Amino acid sequence: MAKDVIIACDFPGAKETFRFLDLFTQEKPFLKIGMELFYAEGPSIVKEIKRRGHRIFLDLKLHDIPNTVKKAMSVLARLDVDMTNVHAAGTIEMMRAALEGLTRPDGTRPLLIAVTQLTSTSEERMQRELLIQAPINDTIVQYARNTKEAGLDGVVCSPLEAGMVKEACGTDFVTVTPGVRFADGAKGDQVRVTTPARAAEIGTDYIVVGRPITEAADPVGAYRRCVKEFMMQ
Ligand SMILES: O=C(O)c1cc(=O)[nH]c(=O)n1[C@@H]1O[C@H](COP(=O)(O)O)[C@@H](O)[C@H]1O
Repeated sequence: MAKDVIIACDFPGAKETFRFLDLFTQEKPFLKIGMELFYAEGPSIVKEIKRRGHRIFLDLKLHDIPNTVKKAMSVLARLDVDMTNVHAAGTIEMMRAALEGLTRPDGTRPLLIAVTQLTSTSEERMQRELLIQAPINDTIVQYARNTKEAGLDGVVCSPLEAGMVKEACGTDFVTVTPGVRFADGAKGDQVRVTTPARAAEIGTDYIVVGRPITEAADPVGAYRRCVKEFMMQ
């Protein structure tokens, strides 16, 4: 399984994105395009970033009735990204529909992963606001099992949960993990966080890092620090 750092390109538009990407003269980082950038620029931003030679995780977190998700995924399949996602809370039936929609006529498709519990969700809020009374880790493992049963490739969770997900679903089951902060960094709206080095020790496949890189005074230096901490473990 590939192990890599994915930069979350949470920018308002193409101009800011390319100003950021132009800083990287030596590396071609794996990039995540999320809702903000995709809603601002549409499919053209995916094509342009792909043309520059980056691998792309298109993070649109689909969550709707199975038929709608299937049709939307068949449109996203044409963008030829490397990875995309849905919410596991949409149920096994919805995830199966997503997989069907994403699979091209020749049988190929991007990696498809499912968000378990957002890394900004605390156990306390989940129980009090969403009335889910189970411990949050049990819900993450259950969502991961559902994701596997639906035939997807893996899940999004915090690196803190990657070990238990692998134990439940196997080492080949991919874990893509945001909620990463340097030991001396601000958490912001994230709740379930850890450092790149600890994420590597726990055994996650990919870490997703946004603001600690994009808002750093030296973004390339911050990216290299992440790669060093995560890949050198
Ligand atoms: O699916 C995601 O990528 C995602 C899931 C999740 O549970 N938590 C989470 O933070 N993300 C995304 O990962 C990125 C994290 O960014 P930073 O908090 O700036 O490092 C954001 O683009 C989020 O949309």
